[in-house]
Amino acid sequence: MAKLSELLKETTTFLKEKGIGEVDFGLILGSGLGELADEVEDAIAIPFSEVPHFAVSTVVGHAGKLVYGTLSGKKVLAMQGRFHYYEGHSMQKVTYPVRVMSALGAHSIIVTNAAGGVNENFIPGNLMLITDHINFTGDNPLIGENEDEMGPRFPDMSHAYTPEYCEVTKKVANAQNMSLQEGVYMGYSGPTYETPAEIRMSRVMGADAVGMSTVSEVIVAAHSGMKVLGISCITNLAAGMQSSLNHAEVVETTERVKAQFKELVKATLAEL
Ligand SMILES: O=P(O)(O)O[C@@H]1C[C@H](O)[C@@H](CO)O1
Ligand code: HPA
Repeated sequence: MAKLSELLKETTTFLKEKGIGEVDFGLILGSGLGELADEVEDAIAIPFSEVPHFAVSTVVGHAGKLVYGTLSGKKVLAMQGRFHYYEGHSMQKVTYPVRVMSALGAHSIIVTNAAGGVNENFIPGNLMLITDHINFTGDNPLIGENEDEMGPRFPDMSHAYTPEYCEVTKKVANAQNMSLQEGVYMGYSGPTYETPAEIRMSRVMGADAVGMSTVSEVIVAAHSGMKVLGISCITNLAAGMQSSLNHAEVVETTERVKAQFKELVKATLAEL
């Protein structure tokens, strides 16, 4: 099997030929949240399907494009949509874009997602600053041989969600009179939504929100030495807390709060 560093060389050479230069921040835009990439200035957009060694995104609300350019004065490489483990991709494939962002020079990523609210104080439409996560997917993208030039064998996850970035985001939300919840994101594999019993367990375990992405991306970001800001859009109450769950509601809620979400990310990015 080809080494990760060799695959990355092919991908970054392709992207540089397309005009992609230095990157400061990688952005991963979750279900229904991809519109932020439409605000990138001097944009170069490339469908995932054209990028060597990228998977293809199959989920409604995920446009499946890489967008490079300037946002809030920073050079960004945004993923309009992401890959999920439940689509049948390996964790390594799901997180490959984070490796690419790092290889292009990104020192930080901003990850966003749609998530179900477990915390009883949350309501659909809330934005939640992710302060920590629980990897409940049953897998880990770092399983396998460690390429030491990519990062350490045993990465420290004590401060995976960069505390200074959390502070800046809270200050920005406050200055804009925007309500911002905070809490722990618990990542399941999906694609089933959780059962009510799993949600009761998640609450006891310390989760404030549940979702089907993000944890593997953040593990690879930590492995690569990147700083991380994570924001969830609470699109629904978790299983057992409302009558039923569906993806149409998830996308509808992101539609309703996208203006506020975009404002928070742009204003925070300007301060990072
Ligand atoms: O990509 P994210 O985590 O934003 O999307 C969530 C998880 C599933 O893909 C989908 C379920 O409705 O939304
Ligand atoms: N569970 C898992 N993933 C989700 C949810 C949920 O309730 N809502 C949006 N993504």
